[in-house]
Amino acid sequence: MYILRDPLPLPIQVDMTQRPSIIVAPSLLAADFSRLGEEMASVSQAPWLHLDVMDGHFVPNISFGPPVIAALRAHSKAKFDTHLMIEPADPYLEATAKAGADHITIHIENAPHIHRSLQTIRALGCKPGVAICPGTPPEALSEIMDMVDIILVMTVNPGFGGQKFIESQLSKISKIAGMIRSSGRDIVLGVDGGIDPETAPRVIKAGATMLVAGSSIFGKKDREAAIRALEAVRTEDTA
Ligand SMILES: O=C(CO)[C@H](O)[C@H](O)COP(=O)(O)O
Repeated sequence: MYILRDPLPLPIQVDMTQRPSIIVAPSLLAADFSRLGEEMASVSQAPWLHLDVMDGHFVPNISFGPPVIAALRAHSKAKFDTHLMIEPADPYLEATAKAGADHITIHIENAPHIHRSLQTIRALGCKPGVAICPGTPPEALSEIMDMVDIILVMTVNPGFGGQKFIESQLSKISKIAGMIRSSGRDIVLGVDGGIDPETAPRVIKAGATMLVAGSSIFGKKDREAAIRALEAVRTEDTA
């Protein structure tokens, strides 16, 4: 026989009018590569650091890979939010995890066995994420909603920093936010590309909860202020 010693916990009251706090992830792609350590330190207040791995094949640019991530790992407390824009990605999942990634995001467009790839990422001890390019419909995500912790909507065509935000992605963000609500899962909805204090209120209003920002942070002298400005975005400013 069980004796109930403590009162039953009351259901947690969630204020649905309050928006979730916004995670800002500075993208190191926009940093000065000749001073990566100092550049990373200049954004140390941000909880996540976005690391773009590019191969010159899946995307038309080459950036850095696991050796650079490993070199940076000991100098930052931020969650390393790794975005693999490489094809194939599977052979590099283990090296990316071992280099110190906390999250590994792969692309839905180049993962023929994405179910297995996401399982592998979780088995490696990382949070699995999926990125979706501007030309891919949101429905492509429907079969993996139970497997991902992060969805990253590309609001530019991946490959380069400093591009113009693609407006048509706003409705996709809203649709994916709805899919996340229906899933009942705690999935971070990130946006990546052309995010600045002008576009941020609109993506947040559409449902984004994480902002990857390169140029609008590293392009500023005062990075702390640039991060604060994004964190403090008010969606009413979109009216
Ligand atoms: O993934 C990326 C490009 O493929 C970058 O993270 C993204 O473009 C951020 O740069 P910016 O804020 O300058 O647009």
